[in-house]
Amino acid sequence: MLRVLNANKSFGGIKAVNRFSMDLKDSLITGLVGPNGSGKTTLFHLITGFYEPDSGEVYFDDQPIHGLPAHKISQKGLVRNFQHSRVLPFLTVRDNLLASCPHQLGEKILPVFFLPSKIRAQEAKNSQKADEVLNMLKLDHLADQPAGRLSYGQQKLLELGRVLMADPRLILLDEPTAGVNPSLTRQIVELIRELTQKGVRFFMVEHNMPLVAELCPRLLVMDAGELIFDGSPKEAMKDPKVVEAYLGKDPGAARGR
Ligand SMILES: Nc1ncnc2c1ncn2[C@@H]1O[C@H](COP(=O)(O)OP(=O)(O)OP(=O)(O)O)[C@@H](O)[C@H]1O
Repeated sequence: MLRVLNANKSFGGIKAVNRFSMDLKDSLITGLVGPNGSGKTTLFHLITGFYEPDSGEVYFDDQPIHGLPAHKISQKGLVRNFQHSRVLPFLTVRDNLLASCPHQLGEKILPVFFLPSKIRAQEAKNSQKADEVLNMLKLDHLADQPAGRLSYGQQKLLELGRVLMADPRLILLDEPTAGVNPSLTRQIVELIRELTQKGVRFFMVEHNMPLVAELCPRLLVMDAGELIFDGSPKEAMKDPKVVEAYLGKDPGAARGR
């Protein structure tokens, strides 16, 4: 589904992503972990068109997407959230969802005059979709509240809802449960599982290892911009390269500190 071939991205002398290749194939939920600064967010930026790779290729459903702008990539069904929530605090929860709908005819001048019935039909469809997403998020009762009044965890949930409005097939999630309380974390986990049943695939950065072990049958580990491990979370815990990336060359000494 998503393939990255020998991708590179440097900032000055820092190789943030270094000769990185991976193939998600049809994995339902793939985790991505690595120490701070190992290049996870930069890789997400490269895949979703927020950065152009210095070199290398990215394919989604066998179509090249490297070099495409972010909105073109999301139109193909590859959509992401952000590490820090980007909900629009003064808009209501429902309007946050509606504002995320792609290709809104009503935003253009000519269709407003010449295609009013088409615009009405599209608005009705978007509104129905927003209702479905509100229901999935269990945020129906807060639909008319300004998003800024939601708790941090609810805002992260709404952020995921905004992603869902684009009818994604693959979602890149950057720390979806960071800073979220345990019961909302459970809700996000259940939502991710429910969405996989509907055919949505996930590639997610998550620092909470027990959660990664629970959710992700497959785990990729990055260190210094490179892919150093691809396998199950259980195997990762025992892999010498992974242990070294997290604890340094002398894990015994590091544990003792
Ligand atoms: N826009 C930028 N300009 C300069 N350096 C950058 C930029 N973005 C990232 N870097 C550097 O690239 C490296 C990889 O950063 P990145 O944010 O991708 O890592 P990360 O694994 O997502 O880290 P974290 O887990 O802390 O979010 C780091 O050394 C970082 O300082």
